[in-house]
Amino acid sequence: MFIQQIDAKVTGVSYELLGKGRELAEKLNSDVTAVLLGHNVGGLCDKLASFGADKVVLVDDAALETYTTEPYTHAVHSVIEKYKPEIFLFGATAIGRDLAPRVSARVHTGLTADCTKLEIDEESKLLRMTRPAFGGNIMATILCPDFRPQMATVRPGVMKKILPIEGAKAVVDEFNPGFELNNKYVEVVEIIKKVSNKVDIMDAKILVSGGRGVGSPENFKLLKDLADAIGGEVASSRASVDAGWTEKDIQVGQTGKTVRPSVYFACGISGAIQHLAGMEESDLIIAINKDESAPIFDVADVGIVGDLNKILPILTEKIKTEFAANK
Ligand SMILES: Cc1cc2nc3c(=O)[nH]c(=O)nc-3n(C[C@H](O)[C@H](O)[C@H](O)COP(=O)(O)OP(=O)(O)OC[C@H]3O[C@@H](n4cnc5c(N)ncnc54)[C@H](O)[C@@H]3O)c2cc1C
Repeated sequence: MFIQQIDAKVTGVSYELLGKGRELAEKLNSDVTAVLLGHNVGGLCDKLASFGADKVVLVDDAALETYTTEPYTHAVHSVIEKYKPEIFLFGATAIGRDLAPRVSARVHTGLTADCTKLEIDEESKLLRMTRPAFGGNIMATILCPDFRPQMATVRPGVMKKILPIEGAKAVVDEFNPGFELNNKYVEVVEIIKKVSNKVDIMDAKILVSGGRGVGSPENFKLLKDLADAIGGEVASSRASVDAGWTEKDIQVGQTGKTVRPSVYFACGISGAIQHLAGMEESDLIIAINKDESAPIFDVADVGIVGDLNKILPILTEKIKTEFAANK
């Protein structure tokens, strides 16, 4: 699988792919190979082993210092030509979504994009690649029987990483595909980093998420107060994003982020299938909705029927009082 690193920091979804890779490899009696591209990134290999890689194919070259499509495509294509994997996975990140289709076209195989489930078919041993289709109303399972590798991009946050194996050491295979001028005809002149002090909702342990029922952007303060009191972050449904009340980077769901926090408060969210796709794996779901037949209650562990404008301030005060009493 392709290991995405930026500034020598491995992107979370790559660890998730390794975890899934372990499970698939065990079913196939095979090994998990991490393909790590970059410059001066060899120090990451043991960490990849600790998250499940049996072997790391390392392509270390100045041409791979920052991501550009052509040298990365050339490198991954060359690795596939040499090692001939049965299965090759990418994270469905901006980079994975750019890279995977090019690689699949070059090696002449299929690509199933944005998978939410991967499993081995017991009989045929083919990879069953499942992804939402037709606006998320059905789940489509796709097979690639005739071409190799079977290739997929996987949504971040969906697969589980394994608990790190202490002291794991990687078997590293350094590979040089050779870079020619026309492999790198794009030059990166400058990188401007977006600086944000916000926590990514995918990393938050507690999320207080709001939907159209919150009613206005100002009313999101009720959610922020609860999040601050409990040490969580604010998230939202797509309806809130579309209304311009919240930013796209906190949208949960099929076209937003997949989250798996310990606690997920769904406030004024109806529970559309596309929203559930992004949060139903949360450990504890607490729903507040004034409509007792809202579908969110079908997945909620705790349901509160009522007006969030009344319930949220009471809940926040109660939590503050409890925390203060237990200090
Ligand atoms: C291809 C596609 C992709 C999509 N991707 C996403 C996605 O990634 N994420 C996503 O969220 N949606 C997504 N959607 C949209 C999704 O189908 C729903 O339209 C959306 O999730 C609805 O958002 P909501 O629950 O906030 O709003 P609504 O469905 O309008 O629900 C609002 C809820 O608030 C309740 N309410 C109202 N007032 C109060 C109050 N005062 N107190 C308590 N409760 C109250 C209502 O009873 C209602 O249940 C997608 C749709 C499509 C077609």
